[in-house]
Amino acid sequence: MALRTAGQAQSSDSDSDVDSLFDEPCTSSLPVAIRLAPPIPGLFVPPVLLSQELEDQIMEECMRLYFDGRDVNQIMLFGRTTTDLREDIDARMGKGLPSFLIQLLHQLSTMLQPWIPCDLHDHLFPSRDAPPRARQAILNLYRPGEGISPHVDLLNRFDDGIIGVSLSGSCVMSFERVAEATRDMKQCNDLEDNQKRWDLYLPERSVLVLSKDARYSWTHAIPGRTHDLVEGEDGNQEHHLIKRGTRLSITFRWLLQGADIVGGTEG
Ligand SMILES: O=C(O)CCC(=O)C(=O)O
Ligand SMILES: [Fe+2]
Repeated sequence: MALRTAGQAQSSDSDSDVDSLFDEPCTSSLPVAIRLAPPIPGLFVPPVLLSQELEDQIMEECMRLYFDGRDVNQIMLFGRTTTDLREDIDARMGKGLPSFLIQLLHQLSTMLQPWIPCDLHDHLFPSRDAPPRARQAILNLYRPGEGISPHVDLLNRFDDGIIGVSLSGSCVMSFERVAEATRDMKQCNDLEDNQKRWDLYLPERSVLVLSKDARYSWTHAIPGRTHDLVEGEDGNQEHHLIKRGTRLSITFRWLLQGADIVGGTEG
């Protein structure tokens, strides 16, 4: 996969997942990631997590079906929503996707409901009378040190409204305003809104949604490294150095009309 990059090797002499900043000397080059969603319009990161039980089940199935013993780090799966009234509720999530992803979509629908606007929720989880759509699920497996270069998901292939799920491990996702959007924002005097880069910590079992500006006017990336520096919880000033484990991300996107032909390079 073109975008995946290996980070600089960084040795660790600690076994714990969360280490005090003061035990680890090499942190000066790391940005301090925030824990709450930054004020990027259309970015939603609800302060709730997927269930441990579902995570365990998905990890077990994904490793067994796709990754164990294979030199593979990416799998693309496709489903199609259907309006056929004889079909059960699962078909509205994306018929053709494996059942553990359908289950995940059901849990996402419930979990996201209170945290995203209604029209976005209706777009991500269409009602029975909505026209059928093709949905892609992309599974990316990152080992410690690996990341993904800054990019905007392909404009001519994917629609607005992207869901990203982090399983088994955490990471930091960096958002940078794309150049044209930065020019447009020159008028804006609000210092916080004018910020061009945000580093956001994505814990295991967290979910994010990219829409509008967050999908089109900001790049997202995962810097390839073995540790992330993260602000303390509850406004605590002490930063934590968090060691990355193996992370599986699952990204759901709608294919644009006519783009539901498999092939080519992903973006
Ligand atoms: O792994 C992630 O969370 C991000 C994946 C991504 O940005 C992509 O596949 O386009
Ligand atoms: Fe992406």
